[in-house]
Parts: sequence; C-alpha cells; structure tokens
Amino acid sequence: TTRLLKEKAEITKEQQAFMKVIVDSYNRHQIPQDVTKKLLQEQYSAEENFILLTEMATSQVQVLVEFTKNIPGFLSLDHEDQIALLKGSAVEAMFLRSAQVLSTKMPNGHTEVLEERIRNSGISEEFMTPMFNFYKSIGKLHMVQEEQALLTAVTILTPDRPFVKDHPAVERLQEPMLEVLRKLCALHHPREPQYFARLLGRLTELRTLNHYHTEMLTSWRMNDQKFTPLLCEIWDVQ
Ligand SMILES: C[C@]12CC[C@H]3[C@@H](CC=C4C=C(C(=O)O)CC[C@@]43C)[C@@H]1CC[C@@H]2C(=O)c1ccc(O)cc1
Repeated sequence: TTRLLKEKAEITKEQQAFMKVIVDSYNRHQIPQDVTKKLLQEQYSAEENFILLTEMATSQVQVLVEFTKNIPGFLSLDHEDQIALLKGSAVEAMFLRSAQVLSTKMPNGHTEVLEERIRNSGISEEFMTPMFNFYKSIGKLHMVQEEQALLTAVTILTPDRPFVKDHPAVERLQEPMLEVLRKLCALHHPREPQYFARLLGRLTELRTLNHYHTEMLTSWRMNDQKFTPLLCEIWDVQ
C-alpha cells in the first residue's frame, strides 16, 4: 500500500511535462507592457479608467485565446465547443487573473493604481464589494504560479458551460488537470490538507461573479459606454 500511496501523491514524469506546457504558456501569455504602462500615465477620470480597463479586457481576451489553444487537447475538441468554452469562461478567467494580479504586489505600484482605477470606473458599489471580496479570498490562498496556471486551465475546461455539446470530451481534458492540481496543492501546502478543496471552492465563488458581471456590462451600456468588437463578441453584447 505504501507504493500505492506514493504513486497517489507523487507527480509523474508525464504529469510534470503536461504541467510545464500549461505553466510556460501561462507565463508567456500576458497583456503587453504598453497596455499596463498606461495605468500609470493616463489621467484619472471614470471615463478614462473605463477606457483603460476596456483596453485591458480586450487584450486579456486575446491572451486568453492564445493560452487556451496551448492547453493539451483543446484544439482537438469540437470547434463549436471550443467557442462555447471560451465564451463561457472568459469572465471567470478575467476575474481570476485580476485577483491574481491584485493580490500580488506588482512592480512600481501598479497594483494600487489598478485598484484605484477599478474602483473609479463606473462599476457600482453593489458589484465592487463581491469583486474585492473575491480578490481578498484569492489573496489569502497565496497560490504559487503553477497553481494559478492550472486553476485557470481548469476554469476554462469546465464541461457544464452553456451550449457545450460533448461534455465527456471536456471532462476527459479537465480531469488530468485537476489531478495534477491536487498533487501540486499537497506538494506546496503540506500543512493544509484542505487547501485543494479551498481552491476549488474559489471556483464556485467565481461563478457567482458571472451574474454580477452581466449587471456591470448593462449598467455601463446604460451610460453609453462603448465596448470593443471583441468584447461584444465574447460577451454577446450589441
Ligand atoms: C475584468 C476587468 C477587465 C480585465 C482586467 C480586470 C482588472 C485587472 C486585470 C489585469 C490584467 C493583467 O494584469 O494581466 C488583465 C486585465 C484584467 C483582468 C478588470 C476588472 C473589471 C473589468 C471588467 O469587467 C470590464 C469589462 C468590460 C469593459 O469594457 C471594461 C472592464
């Protein structure tokens, strides 16, 4: 049984290689410096902050598509299911990304500036609270980079998104990632046996943000704020 226990805990060679593909892709695909640099330059106003966040959101969708294409097996899924997974996970991937970014101290005060601009971009208080509560709950986990990359991949490959036809095919891709993530959590957080369960609990909290996000988009539209064609396409807004 010790051998079985050992196998259960240890990350195998192929799991190591599999994880490396996802982590390298995650690190390679970030929004360009010239976009984040604007965070420090542009003047402060709700309109300017919204325009900046729109540019960041648009760039993040492009980054998300590139990252997703590198997830082993994703491109062999049914093409319509590929679109359904991207559209269904874009908001969650973005909130996960923003939580990871805002909970780590970025160089030269980006974090504070970014937080300031989010807080003054026309997002109403009722959505700001759950959003920043999520950021705090992610921050408390002190995820390592491999966990961040795998958690993002697990979020994208969630089988029960709207319009996904071949659930089992998506489950077959998500399962090995969950297995590696479970082992990673045991490896990096040995004194917190419940850490993996807490991590998955954040995915449930993430889903509730989808609802708030739809409201956020609607309230921005009411104030005649304009989105980019890519955001309109991924979020089905006119
Ligand atoms: C999600 C978000 C757009 C994308 C931003 C995020 C805040 C922080 C980020 C950090 C990034 C990085 O450092 O890599 C990439 C972009 C993101 C992930 C914003 C908070 C609210 C905003 C939003 O929902 C929004 C939606 C439509 C808009 O037109 C404007 C904003």
